[in-house]
Amino acid sequence: MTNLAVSATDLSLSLGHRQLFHCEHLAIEQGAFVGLLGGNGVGKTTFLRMLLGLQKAHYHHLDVLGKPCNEGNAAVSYLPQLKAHSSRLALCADSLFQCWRPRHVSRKQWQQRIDYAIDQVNGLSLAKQAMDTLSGGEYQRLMLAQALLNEPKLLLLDEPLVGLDPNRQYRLVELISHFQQDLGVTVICSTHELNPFINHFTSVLLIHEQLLRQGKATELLTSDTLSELYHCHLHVITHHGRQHLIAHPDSDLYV
Ligand SMILES: Nc1ncnc2c1ncn2[C@@H]1O[C@H](COP(=O)(O)OP(=O)(O)OP(=O)(O)O)[C@@H](O)[C@H]1O
Repeated sequence: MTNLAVSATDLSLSLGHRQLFHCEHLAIEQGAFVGLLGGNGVGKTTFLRMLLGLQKAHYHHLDVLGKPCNEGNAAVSYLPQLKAHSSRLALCADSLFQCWRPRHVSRKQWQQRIDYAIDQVNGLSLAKQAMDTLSGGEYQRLMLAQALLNEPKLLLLDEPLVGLDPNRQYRLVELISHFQQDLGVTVICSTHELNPFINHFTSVLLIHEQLLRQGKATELLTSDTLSELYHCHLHVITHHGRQHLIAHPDSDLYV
């Protein structure tokens, strides 16, 4: 039995004639909280879609939760990037989630899962409100509940903090951290909002100059590595025992 949530060798991801990145060797341990980082357009969303079996890639092998990736896997959940059109849903979450009941799960069991997932995101008061009337942050919490319905072992999150105020950003990260630490869910999270996550990631995937690189958070979340990744001066500082990222965008050293 493998203890890897994702493993790959000689992996290349392209769109049309454009190569997004190559990676010799990838091994994400089960239970990890992985930050997926890189500038705009480097291929983070495409990488997550590949793990869902929605995007073709070239590889020697690519397994997700011990199964070939192209077969798909019901134990993988996905929270897509919030885009303006995502919220045009007149249904409330409670009704919407009931539409997604798998055939092998009874109505009663499914309702229990819905109640549990909504409770986990503290969304009880929102679940009967039409989705298209929710604020961005409320909508995002319920979409996170949706991602929990199938009791995932691997949770793929694409910029989950977009549109959230600072307080809700930190609260959502605590919630995701709870799924990872207490429920043992492996989390891979693409984000440009580093501060709320920087003390939680256990490992990091960096996409830079068409290479996908993996390392421990302590090794890669450094001032030098992040400055090179985003082409601007960034400083990782420690304050009251916690790390913080500070930007100096007016510097002319990285252009
Ligand atoms: N269906 C498609 N056809 C052609 N090009 C695409 C397609 N989908 C995405 N791309 C391009 O592939 C590149 C990678 O896109 P992707 O959405 O994976 O980037 P990203 O790293 O998630 O970016 P961001 O941080 O801006 O969300 C982008 O340049 C994008 O324009």
